[in-house]
Amino acid sequence: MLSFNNIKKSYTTGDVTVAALKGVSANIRKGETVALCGPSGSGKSTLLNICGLLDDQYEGDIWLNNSPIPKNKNDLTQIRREKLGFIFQRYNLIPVMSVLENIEYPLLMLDMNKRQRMDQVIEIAHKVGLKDHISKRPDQLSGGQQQRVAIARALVKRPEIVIADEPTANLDTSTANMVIDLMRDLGNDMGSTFIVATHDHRMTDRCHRVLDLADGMLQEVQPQLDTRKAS
Ligand SMILES: Nc1ncnc2c1ncn2[C@@H]1O[C@H](COP(=O)(O)OP(=O)(O)OP(=O)(O)O)[C@@H](O)[C@H]1O
Repeated sequence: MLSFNNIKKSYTTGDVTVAALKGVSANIRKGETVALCGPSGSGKSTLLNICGLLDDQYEGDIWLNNSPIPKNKNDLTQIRREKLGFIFQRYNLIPVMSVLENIEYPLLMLDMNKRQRMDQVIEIAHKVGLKDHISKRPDQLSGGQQQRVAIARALVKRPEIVIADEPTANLDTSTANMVIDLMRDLGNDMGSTFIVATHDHRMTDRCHRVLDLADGMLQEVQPQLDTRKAS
């Protein structure tokens, strides 16, 4: 579904060049939840930005549903709007908008009328357990509720791929577990593929696959849960 092949990316500052990705490849199947792990500076954000079509300055190719992803900004923006959703560590909700308006926001860029937008907003608000909170502002919600709004906002357009950057880093354990289960259930339900940069074992334990980045190179490791089951 999403394949990336021999991706390389360097950053140059003055005379110093850092090779952030040194040729990474993977095939990610539809509906998989994939954790992207690795120590600080190993290249997670760099790879997430490339997979999220936020960066077109790299070597190698990306394929989505067997079609090559073009490397020009207009095409990338279009594909991103239609097919990708994003979840961030700090939720990134718009403080002056209600829950309903925050969730609706990505749909405003698509060709949909108000009625169609509201149908999808209400459906996803219901699925994430927020239908009684849709008129509230983000600052009237707990951290876990705010992350659920962010998940609803990422999923409302039924994206093929959801890119998440440390989505549980600010949450306590029980809220984090709830958020992880919600992401996984919604992913299964809607067939969305999740690529999640995380240091959080609560998250990697629940993912289908774990890809580990070290010094710009990628290797697949067994999820902790499978290892425990096997032992
Ligand atoms: N804009 C930039 N300019 C120069 N170097 C950069 C830039 N962005 C990242 N780097 C370097 O590229 C390497 C990979 O960085 P990246 O942010 O992708 O790592 P990361 O695994 O996401 O780290 P963290 O977990 O700390 O966010 C690091 O050595 C970093 O210093």
